[in-house]
Amino acid sequence: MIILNNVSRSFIAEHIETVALDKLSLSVSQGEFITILGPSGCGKSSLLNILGMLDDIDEGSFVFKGTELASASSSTKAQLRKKHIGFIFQNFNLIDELTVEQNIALPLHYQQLNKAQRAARVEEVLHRLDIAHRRTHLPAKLSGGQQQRVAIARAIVTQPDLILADEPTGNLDSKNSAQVMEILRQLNMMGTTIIMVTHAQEQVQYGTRVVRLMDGKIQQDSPVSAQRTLCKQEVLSD
Ligand SMILES: Nc1ncnc2c1ncn2[C@@H]1O[C@H](COP(=O)(O)OP(=O)(O)OP(=O)(O)O)[C@@H](O)[C@H]1O
Repeated sequence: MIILNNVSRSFIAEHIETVALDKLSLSVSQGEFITILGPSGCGKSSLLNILGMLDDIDEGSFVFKGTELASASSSTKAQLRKKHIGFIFQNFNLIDELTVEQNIALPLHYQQLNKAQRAARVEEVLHRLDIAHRRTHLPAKLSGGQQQRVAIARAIVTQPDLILADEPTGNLDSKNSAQVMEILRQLNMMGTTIIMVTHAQEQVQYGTRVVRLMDGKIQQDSPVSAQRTLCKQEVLSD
């Protein structure tokens, strides 16, 4: 699905160059759930931004589903992004003035679906994430855990192949964090590829593979035991 080969990305600020990614190579197959760990500043967000086609590489090769992106146009990247990728952020990034269902419906405006198809998709994820009873609420009226469930609903309403999650539990308490991680695990079990950045070492157990970055390079890349021995939890209760 993804092949990064010798990818580098640097930033220059106040005449000082920072190498965020240093000749990094990484292949990701459909169906993996990769947890990316590493100390602050090691390049985790830079990597996720590149994978999400929100930023460009300086050097190397990035092939996404057979398309080389190093030389692709912005519109090609935008099309691939809208079709294949869902994003989940630490701060939820919901639009304050829109209701739960309006927030969830937003990405569908860029898809070729009619009104009835859009409504059906929104309905399906509202129920799947157990937020149907909050459909007319504004984000400010929701708890952090509920807001993140709305954000996940918005990320999956387009039925993406890949979810990129940047510290999705960074603003949640332990109960809501466990709910969100269980939702991600279930999405992965149903075939969605997930790449997640986290500071929470214990979340590695939800994934299939762990990648540890250090100074813009991969320091560790190892599978997580096939037996993901999580207890089944009541994950979607309020
Ligand atoms: N837009 C930018 N301009 C200048 N420097 C940047 C920019 N983005 C990232 N960097 C630098 O690149 C390096 C990697 O940053 P990145 O945000 O990818 O790290 P990170 O591992 O996600 O950190 P954290 O865990 O603190 O979020 C850091 O030294 C950072 O200061």
